[in-house]
Amino acid sequence: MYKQLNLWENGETLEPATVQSQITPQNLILPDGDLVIYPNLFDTTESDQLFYELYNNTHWRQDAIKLYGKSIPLPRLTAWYGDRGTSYTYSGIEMNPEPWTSILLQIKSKIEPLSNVKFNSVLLNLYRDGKDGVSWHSDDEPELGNNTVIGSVSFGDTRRFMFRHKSKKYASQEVNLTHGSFLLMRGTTQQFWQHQIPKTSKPVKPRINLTFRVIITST
Ligand SMILES: O=C(O)CCC(=O)C(=O)O
Ligand SMILES: [Fe+2]
Repeated sequence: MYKQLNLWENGETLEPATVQSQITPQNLILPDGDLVIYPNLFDTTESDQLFYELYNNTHWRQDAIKLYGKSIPLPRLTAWYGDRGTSYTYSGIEMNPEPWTSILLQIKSKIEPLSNVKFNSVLLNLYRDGKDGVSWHSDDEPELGNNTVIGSVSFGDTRRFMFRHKSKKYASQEVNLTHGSFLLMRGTTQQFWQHQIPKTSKPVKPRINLTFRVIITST
């Protein structure tokens, strides 16, 4: 039902040729959306190292949502880091960020020049195997404001990232998010589109995803 993306066009870059393959963006032409992907922003060696560090040193937590009075564990582990004062309510769970670590700041500094924003928080997800996933949603919580920018970095096994337009059903698409990839979602993407990482019965190894966000703070 979902076709693999084939609508990429190469973007332009001003970087030296040596690093060009890593930072050449592929823009996705989508109605009412603005998605850009850098398939290999982090090379394999760097990605292996970052995966290992994040897997072992993140304060992963098992959160649960309340549904009809029952507590249901999320099918993934999560963690929240960021500037002080950027608390965030996610699926009814209030998250208070832990302070930035050097590794998170290292990743953040690599994606910020490509994103044209300063991110002040990051939500990490650990998909332990194919039974973990995230169901259809938009990242449109009020703390993010309109036209929010979300910078999504992936390490570990490849998973399918699917997105569907809220009313233009024919426009559904999907892309594989690979080890070391960077996906930038901006403009009206969250207003008009939903996304998910489906569970899979295929054997998959763990995957870590980091969604860097700009939380609007009152101070
Ligand atoms: O794991 C991913 O690529 C997506 C995660 C996500 O959509 C979220 O945390 O809001
Ligand atoms: Fe999301």
